[in-house]
Amino acid sequence: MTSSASPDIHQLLDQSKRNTENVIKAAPLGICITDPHGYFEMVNPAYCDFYGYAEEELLGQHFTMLVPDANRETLHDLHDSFIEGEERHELRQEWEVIGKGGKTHTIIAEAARIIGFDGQPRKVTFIVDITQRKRLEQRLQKANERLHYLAHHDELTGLLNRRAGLQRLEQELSRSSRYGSPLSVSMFDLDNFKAINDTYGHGVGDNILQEVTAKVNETLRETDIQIRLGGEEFLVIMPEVDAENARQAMERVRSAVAETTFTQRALTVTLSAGVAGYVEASTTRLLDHADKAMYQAKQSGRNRVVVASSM
Ligand SMILES: Nc1nc2c(ncn2[C@@H]2O[C@H](COP(=O)(O)OP(=O)(O)OP(=O)(O)O)[C@@H](O)[C@H]2O)c(=O)[nH]1
Repeated sequence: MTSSASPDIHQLLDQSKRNTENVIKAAPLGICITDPHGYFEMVNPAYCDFYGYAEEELLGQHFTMLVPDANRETLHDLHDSFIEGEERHELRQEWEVIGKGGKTHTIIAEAARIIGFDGQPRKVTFIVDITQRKRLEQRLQKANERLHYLAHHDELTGLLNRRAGLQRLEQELSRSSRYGSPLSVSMFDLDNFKAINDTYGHGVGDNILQEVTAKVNETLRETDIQIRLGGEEFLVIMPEVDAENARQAMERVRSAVAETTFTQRALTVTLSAGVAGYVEASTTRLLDHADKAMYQAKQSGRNRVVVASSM
């Protein structure tokens, strides 16, 4: 090995510099350098492509031109404090940004502080586009929320379904027994609903179920909870309400429903309700009492409210 055979160190340094430049140009992630005041000093092709601007449209501009109005001040301040600070790296963060033409994207940005040719600090920012991933995440989140909703609600009426409703009753019962506060439930069922379905069809029956649900909710208190147990059978949980007041509330519900006409056909429908006040911490017993009272309401002519304790 002779020194004359190896390339000159200056040549090597020059090659290394050019290689570095080429690597930055070829990098699949967007890279930019901003001066101490936040103006673009370098943008690589991936950065330009991502935002849809030509290099000359970005150089000399303030980086906040790519930031939505709402975040502009925050990011401006972050840039300044990073430049002035001691940290050499800025942690990865997710941001909303705006490309040419106003298109918004989500990026992950990570930054490093370097010292420029003039001895002043510069910020190098590396960005990765995660717009697609973000959209997918949002879609998944929506789908999960929908699944969660469907698992707990009845689709036709939007009420809590049987399973979620009974869980809620358990919670309300244990709260009642802990604080010794009253609690009542009412089970109600629409009268002769089969005849409505048979005469007007299932679709009309469905509409009536929806409209009756709305009427009942409108008549009850905000704190009362209406549940669809199944078919045309419902349950109302009335926290902090004793049996007599629950009877009065259900009497109001009964008459409101009986006096209303439903659907465009102006149909009438009545309900029979059983009311039971909380006696002991057992969901089954409470429901059993309310069910028996409802049965009695049906037996004694329908369109009425019967209280279990009065049986
Ligand atoms: N449209 C519609 N009908 C339903 C739904 N769920 C249950 N039903 C109907 O509700 C009717 C209930 O009938 P029954 O149990 O015989 O009671 P009923 O005719 O209301 O008579 P009583 O309860 O004794 O007053 C049946 O025709 C069911 O098909 C539903 O989601 N939509």
